[in-house]
Parts: sequence; C-alpha cells; structure tokens
Amino acid sequence: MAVECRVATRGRPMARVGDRGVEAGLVSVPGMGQEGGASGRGRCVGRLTQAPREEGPSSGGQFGHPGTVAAGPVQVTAIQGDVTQAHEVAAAVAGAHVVIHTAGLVDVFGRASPETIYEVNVQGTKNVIEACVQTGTRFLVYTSSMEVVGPNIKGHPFYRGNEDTPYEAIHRHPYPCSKAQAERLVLEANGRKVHGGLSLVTCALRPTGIYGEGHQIMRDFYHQGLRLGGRLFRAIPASVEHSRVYVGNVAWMHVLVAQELEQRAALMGGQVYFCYDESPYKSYEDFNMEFLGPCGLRLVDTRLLVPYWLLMLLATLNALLQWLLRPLLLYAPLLNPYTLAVANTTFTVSTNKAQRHFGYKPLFSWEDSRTRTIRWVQAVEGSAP
Ligand SMILES: NC(=O)c1ccc[n+]([C@@H]2O[C@H](COP(=O)([O-])OP(=O)(O)OC[C@H]3O[C@@H](n4cnc5c(N)ncnc54)[C@H](O)[C@@H]3O)[C@@H](O)[C@H]2O)c1
Ligand SMILES: C[C@@H](CO)CCC[C@@H](C)[C@H]1CC[C@H]2[C@@H]3[C@H](O)C=C4C[C@@H](O)CC[C@]4(C)[C@H]3CC[C@]12C
Repeated sequence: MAVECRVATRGRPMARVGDRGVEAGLVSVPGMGQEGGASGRGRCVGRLTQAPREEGPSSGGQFGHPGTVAAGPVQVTAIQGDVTQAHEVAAAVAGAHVVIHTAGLVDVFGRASPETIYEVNVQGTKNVIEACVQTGTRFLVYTSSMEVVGPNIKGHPFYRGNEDTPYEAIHRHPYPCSKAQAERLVLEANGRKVHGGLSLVTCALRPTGIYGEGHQIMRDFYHQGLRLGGRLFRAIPASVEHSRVYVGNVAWMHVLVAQELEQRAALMGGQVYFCYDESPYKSYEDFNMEFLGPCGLRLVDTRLLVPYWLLMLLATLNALLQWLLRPLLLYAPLLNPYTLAVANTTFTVSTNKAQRHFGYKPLFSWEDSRTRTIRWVQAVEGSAP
C-alpha cells in the first residue's frame, strides 16, 4: 500500500495519504500547534509515503523545491505552494485520495491586513475545494477553529459546550470571520460532484487553543518571564477557563478522520468536530504555567493591581499605537482588545462526538502531552527570543 502525504504551505509544506490509506494535500505538517503563529508566508505541499522510498527530491509538484523527509515508516514529500494560487493548489492536490487542508493565516495580532487574511483563509479554501472537484479528489478534511463558534463579540461564556450547544456566534475580527466563512464553504461543498462523477465528502475539525512543541506564544511568554526575573504577572482571573488541546492529538484526529471518511461518509460528511483531549480546563495563564512552572517561572497574582479597565485601556492604547505606527513599523503586541476579550471569556468544550463517529481517543495522555511540552520549553531555554 503506497501511503503518500503531501504537505503544502506557503514556505512550508501541504500533505496526503493514499490508496486505502490517506493521501493528504495541503497539510502543514510541522506547523500545527502555534497559536497565533501568523507568518502566513509559508508555502509547502508535503506527501507521506508509507513504503520508504529513496531520499531526495521528488517530482511531486511543478513548482517550488520538493524534497523528501523520512519520518519512520512514513515519508513526507514537501512541495512548496501557495493556497491563494489556484493552479499551484490543483497541481498539489492532483491524484490525492484525501486532502487535509490545514494551511491558514493565524493572526489575531494585526500583523497581516484583513484582506490578506481573507485571501489565504477564504480564497485559499475555495481553491482547495475547486482543486478537489477538478482533479476528482473525493475526501476533504478542513482544519477549522473553535473561534468559528466563539468567544463572540459579546463575551458570552461557552461552558462545557459541544457541537450542538446553541451559541450566538457573532464575530467582527477578520481571523474568526475568515475561518467561519471557510468552514461554511467546506461544509457546503459536501456532496458536490467531483471529476469522474462521484461525490465530495467533507468535514471540519475545530481545535481549541493548540499547545505543544513549537508553540510560539508559549516561547514568547517564557522569554518574557526570564526577562522579568523569573516572574509572570496574572492579568486574567483564574476562574476564566479555556479548553486547550495537545498538538499531537490534533494531528491524530486529522489522521483518523482522513482514514475513516470513506467508510463512514454518510455519517461524517458535512459534520464538524471539536478537537479535544484530556488536557485540564484552566485559565489561559494557569494552563501555560503547567509548563512554564517546571521551567522555573512563577505566576504573580497582580489582578488587584491590574484591574480589567486598566488592561482594556492598555489594549486600546496598543491598538491605537499599532494604527499610528503602521506607516513606519509593525507594532503587534500580544495584548489588544480582541486577544483580551478572548483570554477573558470562558470557552470550554465537553464532547465525545469524535469518539462516537470515528472512534477517536487521544493518542497522548495529559501526562505525556505535558511532559513533551515541558521538555520542549526546556530545550528552548537559552535560545534567542
Ligand atoms: N494554533 C491554534 O491554536 C489553532 C487553533 C485552532 C485552529 N487552528 C488552525 O490550524 C491551522 C494551522 O495553524 P497553526 O497554529 O499551526 O499555524 P501556523 O502559522 O504554524 O501554520 C499555518 C501554516 O499555513 C501556512 N500558510 C500560510 N499561508 C499560506 C499560503 N498562502 N499558502 C500555503 N500555506 C500557507 C504557513 O506556512 C504555516 O505552515 C490553521 O488553519 C489555523 O487556523 C490553529
Ligand atoms: C491578556 C494577556 C495577559 O497575559 C494574555 C493574552 C493571551 C492571548 C494572546 C491568547 C489567549 C487566548 C488565545 C487564543 C485561543 O487560545 C484560541 C485561538 C484559536 C486559534 O484558531 C488561533 C489562536 C487563538 C486565537 C489564540 C490566540 C492567542 C490568545 C488570544
């Protein structure tokens, strides 16, 4: 069985898994797990092949610099591409059995313009859907986001909700708006006829805040703590809980969906699934301390010193400064009115839909996820911020 996975992102690779396995296009294999990692300039398509082949450049794409990386029994071929370029996407997708579309521009800090965010997240997704239709690929898995649901602009809590929990999903920020639009396009494409006459089967996975190795914001907080003499300051009440999910489990859920979509098309087609695991519900800052604490940082409770109105004022000032400085330089701090609202609103997920529909169980326990993340933070120590 030739299982092939292509990984494509702008700067980094798309992925595939083939035959009865999975051939996935547009998976950014190394990238997942970096909240707010907003470069949007990666480009790559990767291809996983189960039977090891010769190392070296592959002929997987007509552009970019394809190269093959062996990952145990699976081989990933990277083909560089840009999801905003329809012809590049079609070239990467051609011949794939399943496309896992994770490429996206994750930006809640104002680094990219709203137009660029829409171009990558919405137009890029349209291109992926059209590429499946044109090339006859029948199975499409989309990496959506919890932000498609919330927190909404009214700051309503979402407490232990599942995929059917009623919630007013109203957004203004370009990132959640773009993810919501893209997810809708993917779900509406379910049942469309693809080249060859068969029907497209699609579904969307909605990770909550992903953590794990390569988590850029965790690295930023770690370096900030080191600069502040080993301390971080609590800004958000401990009672505001968030769901978080380990990157390895997010990846595992994608692989399972890609494997099961064909057999369970009637059940899974057009469905959404939150990505969840056994990570505990905690405030954003307390959760980060699960990893930063063992690396020598401590969280100082300054909530009484930094009341919410002051945080809001600082966040608004940051937004104003960003706007004023834009002609000269990019000022994009972590704190802005949107990130403050998200951090300050409870959003927790409690569901077993993925288990019921396709037998998902987390591959990594909370202990493993925690240990692996701590080891990664420790390895980051000493590296430049
Ligand atoms: N990080 C999170 O907490 C989180 C939570 C929910 C959903 N998501 C979603 O998961 C996916 C991966 O996010 P991530 O956190 O790994 O971010 P990331 O920035 O690390 O990865 C995004 C990848 O997309 C690629 N990309 C960007 N623009 C592209 C383009 N024009 N053409 C091709 N590739 C392009 C980047 O090179 C990068 O490899 C995104 O779709 C994101 O919306 C992330
Ligand atoms: C107020 C600060 C004091 O320390 C803390 C600011 C933290 C914020 C930068 C992050 C809090 C919640 C994060 C988001 C959430 O985890 C889910 C997301 C969904 C995903 O699709 C993209 C990333 C993100 C929006 C993530 C971004 C960073 C936070 C807003």
